[in-house]
Amino acid sequence: MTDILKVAMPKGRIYKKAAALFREAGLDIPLEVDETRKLVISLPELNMEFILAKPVDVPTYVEYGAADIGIVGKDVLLEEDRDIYELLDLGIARCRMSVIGLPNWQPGIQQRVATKYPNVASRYFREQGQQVEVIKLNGSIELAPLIGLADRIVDMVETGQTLQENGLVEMNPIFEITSRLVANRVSYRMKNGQIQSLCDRLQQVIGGNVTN
Ligand SMILES: Nc1ncnc2c1ncn2[C@@H]1O[C@H](COP(=O)(O)OP(=O)(O)OP(=O)(O)O)[C@@H](O)[C@H]1O
Ligand SMILES: O=P(O)(O)OC[C@H]1O[C@H](OP(=O)(O)OP(=O)(O)O)[C@H](O)[C@@H]1O
Repeated sequence: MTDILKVAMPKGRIYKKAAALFREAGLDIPLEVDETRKLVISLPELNMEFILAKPVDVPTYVEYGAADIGIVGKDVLLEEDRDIYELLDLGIARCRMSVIGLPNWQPGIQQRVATKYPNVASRYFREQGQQVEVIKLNGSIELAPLIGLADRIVDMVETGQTLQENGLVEMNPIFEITSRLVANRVSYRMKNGQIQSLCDRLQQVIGGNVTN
């Protein structure tokens, strides 16, 4: 009898895409969880337990071993810098992290950048040799340049609709984002058979499934 494999799943926009992938790989997990307040889904027939976490917290659960593996956006991994293994690019929830501003933006003496990703933004501007003050926000980032909190923002662009509706322009794409399968370092050794077999099944599905 093998141990239960605990999987941290991000609630919200990634969940459904990740669940669809698991189902294609033959693991019959629920496709929708929006209706439920239940945070742990046990699937004894698969020897698995799914934990529904806030996306940004997934690496924390995995690093501490509360979950053996998890699914999380590359944006969160780059921001959080946790001591975990990145096993697989799942190719889902594709978007990009970009520098965004008003169309008439000119570099001023004091430059401010608002973002949900202060570590990523600070690193990027340091590498560019630009001195900026980074301001952390938790959502509606596009508001910042519109109302004069910041000159520019670093945020996610997917369809471009948010930028368009707020009269903003994408100035510099920084990197492409997709969701990744990550693992706790100890679990990866202790539950290697289970994790590897899941990776193989997912790999077979994403082999022929490149878009989100
Ligand atoms: N348009 C998008 N905007 C932001 N993130 C996106 C987008 N498309 C895909 N993603 C990916 O989805 C992940 C989760 O998105 P987000 O942080 O907005 O959480 P959420 O699904 O809205 O849930 P919550 O608001 O509870 O944190 C991001 O970390 C990113 O990898
Ligand atoms: O290019 P688009 O398709 O318009 O997607 C990009 C938008 O989606 C995200 O916001 P989210 O919906 O997570 O809301 P938030 O403002 O709470 O971060 C992101 O922060 C952008 O604002």
